[in-house]
Amino acid sequence: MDKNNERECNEDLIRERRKCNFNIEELTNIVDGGKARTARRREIQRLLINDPEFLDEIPQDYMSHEDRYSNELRKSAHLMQKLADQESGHDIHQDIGALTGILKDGNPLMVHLSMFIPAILGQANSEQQEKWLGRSLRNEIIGTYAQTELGHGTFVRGLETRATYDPTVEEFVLHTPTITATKWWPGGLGKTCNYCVVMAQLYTQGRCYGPHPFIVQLRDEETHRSLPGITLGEIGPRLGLNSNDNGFLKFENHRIPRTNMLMKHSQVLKDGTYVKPLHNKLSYGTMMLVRVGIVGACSRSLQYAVTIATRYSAVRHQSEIVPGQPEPQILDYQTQQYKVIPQIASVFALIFSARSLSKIQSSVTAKLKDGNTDLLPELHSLSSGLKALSSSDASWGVEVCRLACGGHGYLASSNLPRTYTGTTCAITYEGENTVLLLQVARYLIKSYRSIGKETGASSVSYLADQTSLASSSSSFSNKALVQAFKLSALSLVAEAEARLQKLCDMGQEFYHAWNYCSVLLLKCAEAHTRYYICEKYEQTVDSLKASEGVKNVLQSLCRLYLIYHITLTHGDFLKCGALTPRNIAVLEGEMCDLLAVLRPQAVSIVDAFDIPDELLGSTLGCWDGNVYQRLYDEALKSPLNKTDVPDAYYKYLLPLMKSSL
Ligand SMILES: CCCCCCCCCC/C=C\CCCCCCCC(=O)SCCNC(=O)CCNC(=O)[C@H](O)C(C)(C)COP(=O)(O)OP(=O)(O)OC[C@H]1O[C@@H](n2cnc3c(N)ncnc32)[C@H](O)[C@@H]1OP(=O)(O)O
Ligand SMILES: Cc1cc2nc3c(=O)[nH]c(=O)nc-3n(C[C@H](O)[C@H](O)[C@H](O)COP(=O)(O)OP(=O)(O)OC[C@H]3O[C@@H](n4cnc5c(N)ncnc54)[C@H](O)[C@@H]3O)c2cc1C
Repeated sequence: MDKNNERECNEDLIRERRKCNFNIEELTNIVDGGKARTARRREIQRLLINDPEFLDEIPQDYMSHEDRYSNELRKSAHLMQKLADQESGHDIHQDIGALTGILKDGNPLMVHLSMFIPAILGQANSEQQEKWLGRSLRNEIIGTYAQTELGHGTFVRGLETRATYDPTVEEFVLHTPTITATKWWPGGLGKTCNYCVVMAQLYTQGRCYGPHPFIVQLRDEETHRSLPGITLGEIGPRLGLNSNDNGFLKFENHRIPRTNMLMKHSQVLKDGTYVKPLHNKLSYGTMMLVRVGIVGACSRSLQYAVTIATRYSAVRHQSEIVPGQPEPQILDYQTQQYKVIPQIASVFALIFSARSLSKIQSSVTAKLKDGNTDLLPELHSLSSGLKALSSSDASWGVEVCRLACGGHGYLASSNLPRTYTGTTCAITYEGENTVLLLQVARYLIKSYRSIGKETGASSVSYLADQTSLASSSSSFSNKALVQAFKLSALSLVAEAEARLQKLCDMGQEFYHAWNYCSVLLLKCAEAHTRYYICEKYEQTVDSLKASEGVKNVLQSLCRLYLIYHITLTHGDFLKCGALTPRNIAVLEGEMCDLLAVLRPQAVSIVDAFDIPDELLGSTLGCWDGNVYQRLYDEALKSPLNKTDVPDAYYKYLLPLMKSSL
């Protein structure tokens, strides 16, 4: 699509784009993280879009389960080949975002890229990396991360798969003792992978040392047949991501060499002696790494959904505002703006928090290299909280965008249903959100109770600022609103801690008291993480070196985000005195003003996300706004339209209709 050719474009969209009062390319660079990144992303996307191998012969929704898998595997393999052919030697993980949309319903190689390789990097010692890293990066071996079992996903300590060390032959014996110990869910495990990292309970010298990672060959490298002692398969259709061949796996006393235990952090020596790690949760490192990546992935899903909903809302006309006047664009309804524009604001909140989290992760990783694990709990808490809020915000945001598109949003060809199923899975995988938020709460209560002790953990340092509990501000600057978030989080933590203490004082065991307070604890964790997101949003926009136009747009989006979230949880702000009922009413009024200010810029802001039509894959969201023709053309692709009268008519309907004669 030639974006300079207005003749092919819907007139509403032309008018919307003429209202733009900021530099779109500059905003695109901010979204990508710099000019060079924009250029790189575009180069990759061009490479993919111009390659006919990525086209589907028929829409995936009309394919069988096997054909879907086979078709996506074909494209995934081609994608890996293509990226490997690139001479720049770039880090593929830096560019993972550029690939969004090229594969339509899950990528059978995704867990190889996002977990198997990172597990080798993070858990294997140098000799082991020498053996497996190069081969996995060159895709000579394809792996997955097999942790979850039928009986346990959340409670990693409850895993039942055993790895028992046999010092006589220096081997581990992997065994699945019960049906509930069957590995269940790993992406690509069913049919694609020939290797995997298995999390199993380590037994040596008669003692259990808890879950540890082991690398295991699953299939013969020549025939791809599963090895003796290993039972493998696919778990069946899911809500979405149906090309991912999520699998099951059982071991029958399957032996692997001692050196297949990933030994960067803990070891089992030849005689069976266990050498413990610097920190006993280092074996959970792969999960933490991926949680960080998920925050960025969620922002991308939301960019897709909000691009579709905004463009469609500009093209679609319905009903009337002024009686008797022409039907307005639905984007002119304030309620429609309230659906769509806060989701645009949310995209930037997620982008900026993802970047901040990534920086923290790099510095914690650097410290870990020097044997310093002090900030691991801080990273665990932040990555858990942000993974949880980003996945639930993005999933809800995508669903709101679908609802904003009315009936057409329910059509597969809008690409909103698939965007939703591809996002909501992140609420569950890589640590179910409630469970992760309770981990954040645990950290908050612990930090609150150790006020005064210097831990170096900056995300919770505000908990020591008890004076702010007494002072509510009457100013409404963005900074003041962020302070209100801080006050609300602090006050919820103080309340939860007091409630826990009271129950314990009354004789309850701490863990019962914890369960009894867990709804409140969940709120604490959400409020704390929301405060973190708001603070990063405000600071990033405030310190941004940008043109006035771009800065104004981002300031308005940031303010909208702050006010929107205050109004969603206003009870918490009132309860702690951070804001008065009058303040809330004023802010609600201002939110509507902001919607009106941002409305004329909405199409241009989503244009700045710069998602090519071929990747957006939506009849409703295309750049030219030619929605109705596209909907009609897509409908014609239904196999039911191949004949006027389907066979099923003769088989079932005709007998029914004639049976009463
Ligand atoms: C160069 C390569 C870069 C590549 C990057 C790629 C990124 C790309 C992103 C792409 C995006 C999307 C693709 C994603 C595809 C993913 C598919 C899905 C894969 C999976 O789902 S894998 C399975 C995931 N499973 C889980 O997450 C299980 C969740 N459960 C847990 O994590 C744990 O069981 C727990 C809930 C944390 C509890 O653990 P445990 O019972 O052992 O601990 P306690 O509650 O008793 O707490 C004890 C103590 O330990 C602290 N702690 C717990 N975890 C950690 C940790 N990870 N780090 C540090 N500390 C931890 C806890 O806070 C307690 O501390 P305290 O005693 O209070 O001081
Ligand atoms: C699409 C998809 C892909 C996946 N890919 C992989 C993969 O590649 N590798 C892999 O190993 N796994 C994978 N998984 C599994 C995933 O990691 C688990 O499903 C997830 O960790 C949740 O665990 P669970 O299913 O046991 O849920 P459960 O823990 O049984 O959760 C059920 C309910 O119980 C609640 N609950 C559980 N424990 C607590 C608690 N302590 N406190 C309060 N409430 C609690 C939860 O909040 C939830 O409401 C995948 C899952 C999905 C959906």
